[in-house]
Amino acid sequence: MKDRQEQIAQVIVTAQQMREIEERIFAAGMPVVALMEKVAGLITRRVQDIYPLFCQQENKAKASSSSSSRVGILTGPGHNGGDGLVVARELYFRGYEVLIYCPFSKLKELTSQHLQYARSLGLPCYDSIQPLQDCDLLIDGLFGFGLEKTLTDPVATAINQLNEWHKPIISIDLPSGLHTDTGEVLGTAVRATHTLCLGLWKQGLLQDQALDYVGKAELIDFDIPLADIQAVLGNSPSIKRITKTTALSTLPLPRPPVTHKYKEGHLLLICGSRRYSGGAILTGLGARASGVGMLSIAVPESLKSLMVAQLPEALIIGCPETESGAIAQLQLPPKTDLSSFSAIACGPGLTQDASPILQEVLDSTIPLLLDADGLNILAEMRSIQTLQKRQISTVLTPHTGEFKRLFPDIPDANHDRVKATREAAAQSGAVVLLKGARTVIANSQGTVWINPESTPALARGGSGDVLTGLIGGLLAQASSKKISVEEIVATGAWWHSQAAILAAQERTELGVDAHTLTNYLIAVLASTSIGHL
Ligand SMILES: NC(=O)C1=CN([C@@H]2O[C@H](COP(=O)(O)OP(=O)(O)OC[C@H]3O[C@@H](n4cnc5c(N)ncnc54)[C@H](O)[C@@H]3O)[C@@H](O)[C@H]2O)[C@H](O)CC1
Ligand SMILES: [K+]
Repeated sequence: MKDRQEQIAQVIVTAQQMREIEERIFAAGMPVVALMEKVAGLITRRVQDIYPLFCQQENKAKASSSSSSRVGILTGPGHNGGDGLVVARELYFRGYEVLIYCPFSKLKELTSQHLQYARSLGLPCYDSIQPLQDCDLLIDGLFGFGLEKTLTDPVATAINQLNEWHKPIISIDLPSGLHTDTGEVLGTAVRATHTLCLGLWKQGLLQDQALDYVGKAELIDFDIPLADIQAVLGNSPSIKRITKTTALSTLPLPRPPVTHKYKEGHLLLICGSRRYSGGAILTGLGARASGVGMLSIAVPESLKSLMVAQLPEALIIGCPETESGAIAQLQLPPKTDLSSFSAIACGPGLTQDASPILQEVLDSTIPLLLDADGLNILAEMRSIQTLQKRQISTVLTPHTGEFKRLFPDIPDANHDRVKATREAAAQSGAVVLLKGARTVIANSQGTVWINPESTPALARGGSGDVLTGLIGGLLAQASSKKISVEEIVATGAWWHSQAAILAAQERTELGVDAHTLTNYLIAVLASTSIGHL
């Protein structure tokens, strides 16, 4: 069971893929009506778990804040509406008071039959939303993955009205109004408290622009045969949801009983300037947390003593600096050159005055991560195509602004972040990590990973520097451990956000400064099973 659960948890589908999977199930003989009954039965049980019946005759004090007795069912014209009506019927039989809102006259056959039966049971059905205003809970069965176009009135106005009520809303499959694949709001959308995603994770639920509407998302597994999923998606789905299992499985843990510091990777960080010395420290702390065996940090000479004090275990390399206090040239210790390291991470705090060093870094023959000013200098050099010539992995970790400067011809990365990141990876030949509330990673073969959980606590200066150091350290370890670069990048993104989530739980979302975050990187691992391997 665990294995199935894990496999399902990693899959992300588009509306078209979900349709094809469901068509295989029906073609194999599963009646549509039976599947709807099964699915809606699972939804009903979850609704009762989340919002147990508040029985009027019982002592009011017993009712928890999430108890409910009067439930409003928002019913659409398709099978999402059909799901909602089956839930309506079942909640009614379990003692809930149920009201139905359905502004549509033309319904799919199955949906129409369920509405007819609900009416025969005496459930009131309204074509205006007003009568549902004093419900304790709303269940959104307006639209699921069949939504095709922008919502219009009357349903659009009704959604805007019910959103103003700030009531608990459970959305079936997707919050109605969200584009299934991009998460874009098509006119308007239900602001759900919970989203019960049916069968497989819909891509739109994992997009930044959807997050204000999705609420707490969970998957309702309705036993889709793995064979049907593989038949439609192929053996390695092109879009994967990063899970704890996949992330932990790519960490360089456990370590072999016999090893030494040079076998655990040697990372060279190139970062910092007199103006941004903090970025160098945070990047170094992120790298330290990765467990990398050896850490060298090239900074302008004037930062050397500060860095030694902050990171005594690192080899600090003081480089000649420009007037403005940026690295003027890389001056490595005698008998070493860039190929002496197992990975390079370059960029945080550099300022663009350090631009002369970038070509040398790009010409290196080891895995390279570019972030922050490393990306801005690359954008200035207009040399995305030169990355294609690199024979070894390059990782780019832009936020949206840096992305736009690097890939000016890729349309608005906020609209479809998956498509934009995939396109950037194809153009550059690099592994591209586009930071966001749902960070997206893509490789040049078109495979995409989405990090499904994060926290707004990360929206502060320095978080990105920590990520650079962490992923740089993992890259340095990965090369000797035959772990794919993109998977180690996905793991770094997952690790970074999980540390922030734990920190926010313990210190609130205001309490996760970048330095604190570096302390939670190890804490969060220690709190998982792997920490005790
Ligand atoms: N396929 C199944 O048996 C199961 C599906 N599940 C649920 O059903 C929906 C998908 O059902 P579908 O009927 O394909 O689409 P929707 O319910 O999302 O309904 C959309 C419906 O409305 C029409 N429409 C599209 N856009 C608009 C618009 N802007 N304004 C008005 N009307 C619009 C369109 O023609 C469709 O007919 C899925 O999400 C699940 O909830 C079951 O759970 C499993 C079995
Ligand atoms: K819905």
